[in-house]
Amino acid sequence: MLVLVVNCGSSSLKYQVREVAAGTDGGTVLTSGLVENIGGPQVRDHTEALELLARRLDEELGGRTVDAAGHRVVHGGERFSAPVLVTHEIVREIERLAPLAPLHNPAAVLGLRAVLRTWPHLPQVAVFDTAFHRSMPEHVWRYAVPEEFYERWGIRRYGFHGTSHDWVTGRAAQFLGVPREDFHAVVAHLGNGASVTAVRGGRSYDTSMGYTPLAGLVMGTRTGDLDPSVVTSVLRRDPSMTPEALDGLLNTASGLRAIAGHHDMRTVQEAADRGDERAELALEMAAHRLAKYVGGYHVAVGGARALVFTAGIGENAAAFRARVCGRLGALGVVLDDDANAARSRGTRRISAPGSGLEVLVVPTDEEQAIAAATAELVAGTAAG
Ligand SMILES: Nc1ncnc2c1ncn2[C@@H]1O[C@H](COP(=O)(O)OP(=O)(O)O)[C@@H](O)[C@H]1O
Ligand SMILES: CC(=O)OP(=O)(O)O
Ligand SMILES: [Mg+2]
Repeated sequence: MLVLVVNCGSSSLKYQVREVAAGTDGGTVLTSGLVENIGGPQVRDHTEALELLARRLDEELGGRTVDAAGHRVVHGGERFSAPVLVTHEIVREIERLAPLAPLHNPAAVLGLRAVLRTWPHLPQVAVFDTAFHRSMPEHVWRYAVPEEFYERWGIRRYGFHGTSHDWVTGRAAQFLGVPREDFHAVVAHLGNGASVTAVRGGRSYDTSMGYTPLAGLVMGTRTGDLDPSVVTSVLRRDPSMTPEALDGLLNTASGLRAIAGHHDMRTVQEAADRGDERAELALEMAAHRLAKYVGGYHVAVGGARALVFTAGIGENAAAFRARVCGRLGALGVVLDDDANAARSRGTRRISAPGSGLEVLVVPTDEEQAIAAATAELVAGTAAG
């Protein structure tokens, strides 16, 4: 089966076409690509990115057509705890959840609708970032707020990047030769959006994002954790400020961008290397926040075997990994500086022998995980 995987991130659209047999783990890649810097001068929005993608596929597949499409959908709310076949009703439901993931669900909806328009009979599957975190216990997913917040509005912690955290957990356990159900770890997915997950017995026990992907770590353009009084205080002080405008500021004008003036880790690191004090401050803030989470989650899982870095920053930004690990001396973490700096790809260990936690880099592959889930659901539906 040929599966087109569409991953609409906040600033990028990754796609792959994979040849997958049902029951296998995602098959092999026939073609893949990336549309970067969406929102920039070249590609204005996700609709334009998808038009570009359709043209590329015509050329790259040489006349072959895809059998199914699998989409990354960030917020599945309380309703979706596993992949689903997409209908117009499902798209509307994902759209209804858009306020909870304003950078993501609207992009996914554009992707789903564009595919429905281009290939109306193609089975489509939505795979949710929130699904992996459904294993969090209630004392972890609850907020200590009046009960009606949850009962009326579904306000609780959901967690995101689940497809990636799940995939990376499996790979890391395999790499270390630990049965997944015995594997305790802290997994840091550091991309434009970033989150860290406490993995206990191979499952998500806690994670840094919450009701929306705004919580937790200092990200490219998002605040991460914030005293909620900041929000009420700004709304009170500035009568022209609307909830929507403030939401926009916290999601797109904060994080590294607010402190360093740039949201992209490469640019921020280069500026810090040139002695830019704001860039240095931004990196210190991001590293401090992450190190605090690692310490907390090490305790939460009853002692982690490994700290795992993944996604754009986690896989590539050696200097940032070193900055974080340098703060973990209390956990006995010791990096192997050469292994950390090596420009290798693939799953690798970057801690020194005897380090308190083994530190790994595991490339994420959300596309492969989505392709596997899509093929399984579509084949199962055809058979049943
Ligand atoms: N070689 C590199 N060194 C440092 N940071 C990098 C490198 N390559 C990519 N990144 C960073 O990874 C981030 C994007 O990660 P990615 O996982 O692709 O994000 P998303 O999927 O959220 O769009 C950016 O901050 C980018 O600067
Ligand atoms: C949930 C989330 O933050 O996703 P991304 O990293 O793609 O922005
Ligand atoms: Mg991503």
